[in-house]
Amino acid sequence: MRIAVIGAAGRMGKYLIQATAEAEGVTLGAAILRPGSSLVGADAGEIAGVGKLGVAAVDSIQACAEDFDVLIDFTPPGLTIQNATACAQLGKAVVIGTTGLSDEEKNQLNALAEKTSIVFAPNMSVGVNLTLKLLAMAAEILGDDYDVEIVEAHHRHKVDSPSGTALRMGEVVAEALGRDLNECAVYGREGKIGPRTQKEIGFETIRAGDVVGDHSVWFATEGERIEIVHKASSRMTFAKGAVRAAAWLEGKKSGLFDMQDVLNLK
Ligand SMILES: NC(=O)C1=CN([C@@H]2O[C@H](COP(=O)(O)OP(=O)(O)OC[C@H]3O[C@@H](n4cnc5c(N)ncnc54)[C@H](OP(=O)(O)O)[C@@H]3O)[C@@H](O)[C@H]2O)C=CC1
Ligand SMILES: O=C(O)C1=N[C@H](C(=O)O)C[C@H](O)C1
Repeated sequence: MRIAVIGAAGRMGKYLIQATAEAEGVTLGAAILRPGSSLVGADAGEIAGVGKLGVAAVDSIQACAEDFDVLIDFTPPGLTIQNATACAQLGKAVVIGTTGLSDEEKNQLNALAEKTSIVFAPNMSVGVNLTLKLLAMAAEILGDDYDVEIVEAHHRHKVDSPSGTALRMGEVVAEALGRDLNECAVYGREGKIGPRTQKEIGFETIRAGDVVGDHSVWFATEGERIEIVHKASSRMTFAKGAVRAAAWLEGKKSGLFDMQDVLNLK
């Protein structure tokens, strides 16, 4: 599979270029930058800080349409939808790591997945995807007597809250407990909030410094507390997962998948 990375100079973009260059069975076909970027024409490997790779960065999907089979996209939500629409028209597969999509944008991806194959996941790391399984198991065993609280911490540049991973963790726990997250989620408590209700699932957000991504899920009752914790220490773990997802899409004509499909965890 020939991979194109869009948002190539971004925090994730650079790791995605490196991970693609280092992976077996895939090649870097293209690197795409914001139109007008001063880096257009520069070597993708040099943008990523890994030395020349022989791929000159371009400023649009159309400019490299002949050079790739699957696009990896970690960009803002509105742009992600535009990119996925272009890929569906061109018959290209897409791996999407972008978080913070609205329900309407998620519906748009669902519709696009009838025309092309898409992996869409808020966290591409193996560790987080295993953690999702552990959370479902914990919630099923512990049941309603344990209060569930989800705490996430990320770097100061992150623009969405709670993180996509925290929300997915909430969805997994809510489903295992027979709840609808839309009805039981409580975000960022403040003021005279009164006692906790039994079935709420709380979310707390920390934004500080250069934290790559920490998630902690509490199951707490009278007398004990379990914490299931995942800490990412390098963005390379997300990049490797995204490249694995891109390779996994080979031969898949259409459909919306997530990392649980890629890792065979369903
Ligand atoms: N699923 C997962 O495993 C993970 C998901 N994420 C998610 O990925 C997303 C990106 O995160 P991160 O890399 O930290 O963010 P960055 O802001 O570093 O990267 C976003 C990239 O998108 C580019 N971009 C923005 N607007 C445009 C535009 N109009 N045209 C072309 N390119 C554009 C930016 O270009 P420029 O550099 O010119 O501004 C930048 O390169 C977030 O939603 C984050 O939550 C992050 C890590 C892991
Ligand atoms: O923005 C980030 O950095 C990250 N975003 C993802 C999320 O919102 O869950 C995944 C990871 O934790 C890093």
